[in-house]
Amino acid sequence: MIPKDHPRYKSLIRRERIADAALKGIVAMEGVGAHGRGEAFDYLIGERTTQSALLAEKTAAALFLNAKNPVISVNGNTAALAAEEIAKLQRASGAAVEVNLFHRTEKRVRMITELLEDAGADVLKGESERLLPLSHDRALCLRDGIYSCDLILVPLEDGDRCEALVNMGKTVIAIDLNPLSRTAKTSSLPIVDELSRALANMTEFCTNLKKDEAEQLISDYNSRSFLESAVKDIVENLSNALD
Ligand SMILES: Nc1ncnc2c1ncn2[C@@H]1O[C@H](COP(=O)(O)OP(=O)(O)OP(=O)(O)O)[C@@H](O)[C@H]1O
Ligand SMILES: CC(C)(COP(=O)(O)O)[C@@H](O)C(=O)O
Ligand code: BAL
Repeated sequence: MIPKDHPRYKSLIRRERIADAALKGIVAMEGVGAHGRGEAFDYLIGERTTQSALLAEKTAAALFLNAKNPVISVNGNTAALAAEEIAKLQRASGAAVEVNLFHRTEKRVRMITELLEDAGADVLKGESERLLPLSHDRALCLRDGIYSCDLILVPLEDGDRCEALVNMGKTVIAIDLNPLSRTAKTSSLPIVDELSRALANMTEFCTNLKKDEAEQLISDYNSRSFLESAVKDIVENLSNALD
């Protein structure tokens, strides 16, 4: 039982969700480690959405609304932490949702699909094919889903797949607390923020963004500037950390 007045309540609740989901097999054991890595970076950026990340989330919403076939790719950690937020973003953006896993088993795909549907998401189903040029199971996807989309959101992504999707000409939006990861560096638009915060902000922007502002955001954005701002925020936080 985590008391609501605990100073790290939100972080502890997320950790409990990951632990519970790992025990059920929804989160891969390796995903527990990835979660810890994310938490460390959240500490470094101050456990808040920075101004730069908020602009990236607004830009991501503009790209979603401008896309013809947007897809939200969901792995075990994302489902465990943010199934409801994924469902809300789907409703606000009109995107399809597809499960895509690094440590893939058909049982995990079924459990994660069920978790997302229970949260109100409409999840693509069908016969996955090895359609991406990758040597691991993230290559497996749906022909009418990830394979044919023009824009894909990849929270907590694998850098190999991110690079392959970009090379296929897709707009790849990453959510990754580590601005130094391969995913953050190779994505079309890196959102350096915590998953649940980022999804909630994107949903809000998808709902309220005006067309002319969306067009301006799409024409102005520069992916590297978001990484530079994230690193600058981390350096600033570290230099004041012991004050
Ligand atoms: N809740 C979260 N919100 C945002 N990012 C997260 C969260 N949990 C973990 N991450 C980040 O997700 C990434 C996914 O984990 P993974 O093990 O694939 O990292 P990686 O192998 O370093 O990434 P890459 O393959 O891009 O180099 C990590 O960079 C981690 O910091
Ligand atoms: C470890 C993890 C972040 C989660 O594993 P899974 O749910 O099997 O995709 C994985 O996606 C990765 O790319 O590193
Ligand atoms: N992203 C999958 C394995 C790793 O790069 O950590």
